[in-house]
Amino acid sequence: MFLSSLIGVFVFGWILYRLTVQLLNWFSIARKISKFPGRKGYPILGNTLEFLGNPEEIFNAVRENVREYFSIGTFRAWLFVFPTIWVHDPEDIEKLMGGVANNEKSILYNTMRPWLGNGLLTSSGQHWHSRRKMLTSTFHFSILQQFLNIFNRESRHMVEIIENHLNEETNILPIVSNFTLESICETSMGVRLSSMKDADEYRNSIHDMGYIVFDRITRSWKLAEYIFFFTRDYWRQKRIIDILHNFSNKVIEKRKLQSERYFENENTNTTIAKRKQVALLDMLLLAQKQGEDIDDNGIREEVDTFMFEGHDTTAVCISFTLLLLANNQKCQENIYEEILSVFGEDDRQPTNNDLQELKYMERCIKESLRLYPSVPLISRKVSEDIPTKNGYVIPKGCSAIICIYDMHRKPDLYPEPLKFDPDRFLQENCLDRHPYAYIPFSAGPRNCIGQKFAMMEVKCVLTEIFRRYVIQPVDKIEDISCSIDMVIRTKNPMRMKFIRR
Ligand code: HEM
Repeated sequence: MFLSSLIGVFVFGWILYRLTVQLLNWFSIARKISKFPGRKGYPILGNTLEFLGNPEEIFNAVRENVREYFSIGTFRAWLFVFPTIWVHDPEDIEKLMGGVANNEKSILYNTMRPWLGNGLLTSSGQHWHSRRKMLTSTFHFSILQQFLNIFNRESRHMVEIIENHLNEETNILPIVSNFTLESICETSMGVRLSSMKDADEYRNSIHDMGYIVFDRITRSWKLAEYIFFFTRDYWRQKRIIDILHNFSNKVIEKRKLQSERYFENENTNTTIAKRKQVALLDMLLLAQKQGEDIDDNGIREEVDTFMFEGHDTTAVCISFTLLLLANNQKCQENIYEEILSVFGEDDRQPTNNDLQELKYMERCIKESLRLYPSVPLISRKVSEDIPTKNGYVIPKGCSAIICIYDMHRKPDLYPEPLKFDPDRFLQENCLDRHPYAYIPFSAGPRNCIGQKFAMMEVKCVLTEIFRRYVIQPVDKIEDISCSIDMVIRTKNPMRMKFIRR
């Protein structure tokens, strides 16, 4: 009896101690971030109400906030009780992301953990480091080379769909999204989504999960797990995640059985290389077989992470590039000329060497990602005090939000920022630019592991489109209103007309 009371007192005391430490820490951060400029918030809710509304209103609210503090480079906002500093100056961003010190993701990424677990996007510390090392080899050039067949086949399939919409107003995003989802599913898991009977349920669940994640970030009281637990979305999320995990588990099990046969040979590397169609999943299974620190759960986390990071990001990049080129006929013609110079009249599918030569096209993609970076905001947990260029100190313990979209439109970094000008990315024009002034794929050690993959995929699809069609605009680019969920979007459908050359 005495012993159990003693344990009870000890446990209670320990909890009280932890709560006090956390509270004192919170007050200390609150005091420090109050020195930053920022709009006045409400008690407890902070600035949350400013970021409520439909996705277009939220997008605009963020813009208004950032513009107000453009010249300072940073400002503070309270998302419910969570302190955040928003950063849009390349020097400050470099301090944040240049090394490994702040490579832990902020509380906003907790919303993705139920689905992605401790996958590459959401993990931190040593776990992230060893996974990153392992996964970097799965994105090796020779593996990407194999994916080219898939990109080429799916690009051809996509233009067959466009053929059914010639000369009419076409909303491009759903067509492109299908293309990128098919491509990422086959390259990461080795299966054709369209051939699976539960494909629609899986596709819809990815979409629904994105909605819940975004909703939790904007209604930031739902970031607190103990509040989210009492919402309807918590239970909805549980059902969605069951569907997503069951799908990946099923595919992984099937692939594992097939792979056993390939692994029988001692020299598994050679066997993998000889395999007709390699998937990122095969590389992870091989790593597991070779004793790397990854179990079945870890493999699923990474496959889910590729599915999440690798389809919407690329789909909006392709769609915005088409929209911008529809509005810039001269650039479109330059791309066509370049395609002719590489392929002539030949309709053959691009090789990697061909893609390397499409340098003007690459500049157009880069300029499109400057104006419409697929991921307009990213975030980090700050692990050490960071002095900013303008004399403030971002305190350890708060979340930093990196405003990629707004930085890419700063006139001091990009004169006439709204003008679509691919030549900004000519080598000679990049020399004087700060290395952190252009970061559509993030930057530093935690940059996007899939950027070469993405560039290859985008170039394949643009080649197939522009060698066949001229794209005419339906809406002027200046009339397009953006909105946001997990990626940047447009308020209205992204309409354009495809005319056969
Ligand atoms: C145009 C296409 C893409 C863009 C603009 C893009 C952008 C980004 C950005 C901004 C990040 C940093 C995210 C953060 O810190 O929160 C990121 C990370 C990541 N991306 Fe991409 N991405 C693209 C395509 C892809 C593709 C195709 C894949 C996979 C095949 C991929 C896989 C990843 C992964 C796994 C991470 C996490 C890396 C880490 O934390 O170590 N991305 N991407």
